[in-house]
Amino acid sequence: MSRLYSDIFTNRASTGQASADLSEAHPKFAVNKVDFWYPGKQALYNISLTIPERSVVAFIGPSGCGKSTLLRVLNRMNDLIDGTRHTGDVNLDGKNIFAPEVNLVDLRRRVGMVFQKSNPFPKSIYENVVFGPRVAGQRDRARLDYLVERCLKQSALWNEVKDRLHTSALALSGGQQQRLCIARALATDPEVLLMDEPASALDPKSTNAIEDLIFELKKDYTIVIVTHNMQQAARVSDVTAFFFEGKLVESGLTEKIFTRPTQRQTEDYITGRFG
Ligand SMILES: Nc1ncnc2c1ncn2[C@@H]1O[C@H](COP(=O)(O)OP(=O)(O)OP(=O)(O)O)[C@@H](O)[C@H]1O
Repeated sequence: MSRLYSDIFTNRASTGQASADLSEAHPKFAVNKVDFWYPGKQALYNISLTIPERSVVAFIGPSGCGKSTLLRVLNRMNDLIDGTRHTGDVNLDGKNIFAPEVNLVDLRRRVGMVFQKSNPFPKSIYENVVFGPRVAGQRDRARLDYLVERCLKQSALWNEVKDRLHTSALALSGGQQQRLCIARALATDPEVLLMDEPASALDPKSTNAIEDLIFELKKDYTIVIVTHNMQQAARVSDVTAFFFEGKLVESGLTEKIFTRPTQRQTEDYITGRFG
């Protein structure tokens, strides 16, 4: 089994992209004994997991195992669905995100989200990037210009679009639209980026660009990515968490999970024997 992924880890080591030592890392998120229910259906069972600051954590597992649900717990997006409930705690920088005093707008500013299907607004590239800051009341043109340049550079899109900032975002390619959505998410100065299969609708070249970008972004941000692509999880993440039927089967450093998992279910999944 190790041969399937060992090339990826050898390559990461030789290009300086091996997983960071996270033993001393600050726990950005600490998920503690979380159960979660949709109306009439329990989707998560007793999940405990730490997400180290400035790392990339991959959630993997077969369809319906609860990956996206847990992702949406982290910025309370599930609150938008009627009749959901949970038990357990989720701490962000040591503070419970379910505490009554938590401001949801602020939580979602700190914990931004990028979706599977890129969803730019039918506006110009510029207006897409400044959307969040404008809603938050930012009117200073020079500040908005600065944000557009900074975020498009961070999302590795600047060179491709700098001469057409005021043209429609919908004219961009799928891969460019996804990088624009990342730029839009960065414009509100988040601390964490949640990415739900951000490259699953993209061709290999655009997927590559997103993976390189994730690697760059983790220098400044904490990233949680849901992916069905095992090789992608092995390429980009530091920590991998494997879920099955709403339970966390195993989590740990990505290289260990992919080369020496402790659970049979994990091994079966990453070697393609099920799922
Ligand atoms: N809005 C919802 N209402 C009711 N049940 C839901 C809702 N969203 C998800 N579920 C159920 O919760 C369980 C977990 O779904 P979730 O989307 O978190 O899984 P997933 O691992 O992300 O799946 P996939 O890989 O297919 O995206 C599934 O059984 C799903 O049917």
